Amino acid sequence: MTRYIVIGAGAVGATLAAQFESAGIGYALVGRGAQIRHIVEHGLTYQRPSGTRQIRLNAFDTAAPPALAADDVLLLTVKAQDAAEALAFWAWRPVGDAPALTASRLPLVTFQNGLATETIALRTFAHVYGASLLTPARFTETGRIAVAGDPQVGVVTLGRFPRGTDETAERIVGDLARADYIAETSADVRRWKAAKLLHNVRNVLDLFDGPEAERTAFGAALVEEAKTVLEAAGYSLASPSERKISLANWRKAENSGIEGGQQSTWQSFVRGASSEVDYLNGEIVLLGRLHGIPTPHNEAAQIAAGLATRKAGFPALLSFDTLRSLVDDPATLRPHPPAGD
Ligand SMILES: NC(=O)C1=CN([C@@H]2O[C@H](COP(=O)(O)OP(=O)(O)OC[C@H]3O[C@@H](n4cnc5c(N)ncnc54)[C@H](OP(=O)(O)O)[C@@H]3O)[C@@H](O)[C@H]2O)C=CC1
Ligand SMILES: CC(C)(CO)C(=O)C(=O)O
Repeated sequence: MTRYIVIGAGAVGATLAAQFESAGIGYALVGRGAQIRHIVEHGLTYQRPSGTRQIRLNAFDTAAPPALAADDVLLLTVKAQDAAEALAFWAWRPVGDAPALTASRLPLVTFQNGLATETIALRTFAHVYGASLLTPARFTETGRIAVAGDPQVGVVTLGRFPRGTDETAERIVGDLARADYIAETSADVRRWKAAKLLHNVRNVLDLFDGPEAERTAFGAALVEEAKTVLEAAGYSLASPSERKISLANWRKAENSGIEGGQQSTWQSFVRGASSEVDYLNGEIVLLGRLHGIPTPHNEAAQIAAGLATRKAGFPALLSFDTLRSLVDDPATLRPHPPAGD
């Protein structure tokens, strides 16, 4: 029987573990630091629109991980900036008693926002499945996760990377559905990940305070640049109308532990954890540089967020003026020559 090894005990990983626990699906949650120590000792405080429960989870500290078995599937739920380190930790761990079987031969599912993790994973893992995940999940307090997806936890689109689907993908999607996710396979998951990035380039705006009109205009500029470079890079973006499953009855519940403006990027800043912005807006900047397309708004957002990570704590939202002055500063942001020039 499949057992899911969930790597990372934050908003996405602890939620998966709690859902597997409730659905009777085999899993082991492997995390680090104060969060996993708390979960091991006290369980997880798990807030859903239907109520808050204290759940005991099958949890392990990365310092003493569970032994792997041939039927295991790895679910990577660390942030993109932590993926390389986590993958290196797991790739060459032995599986069962087989002399040459290592974790790198087990299926690995990458839940990260952005486009970078799958390529990093494919260097060591032979069977990489990309997952595009929509879920309003919040982790800002040790030992507590709130998930506002209602009635299901979230929406997962999953397929082999770089393309295709297979029985393993179907099996994982089936288990996710049993665990109360709306889940479907896609033979071209990169298109879903690229389309989701159009949303996630706006996550950074949760760090800034300013007039709504300014936020809307800046957000539109971030998305426009993202569309331009993704198309230049050859991505055709998936459209919601391509879904095989309906999201008509799925929503983010009100008053369920997550306010507007508290998406995953904001959560990391509030926790004082490292920032994923280099893999969201930074992905757009990278593609712009590769294809000779200026991306001043994404670059400004990346710089402002990068500077904020250097300060201790995140006591207050940043000012939009910082962003505007960075966009207008020709010394910081110069158009890049087309690739090959
Ligand atoms: N939160 C959300 O609502 C959504 C998030 N996503 C995406 O899902 C991914 C995961 O995000 P999210 O769950 O919010 O992130 P979190 O920061 O909440 O959780 C990640 C956890 O992984 C831990 N971690 C980091 N490296 C390792 C490692 N090597 N071994 C074990 N644990 C490790 C982190 O520890 P530490 O505390 O020390 O940093 C943290 O506890 C991101 O790419 C995000 O963009 C997608 C959709 C929604
Ligand atoms: C789905 C969404 C937008 C949830 O807030 C997300 O991807 C994030 O928080 O990064």
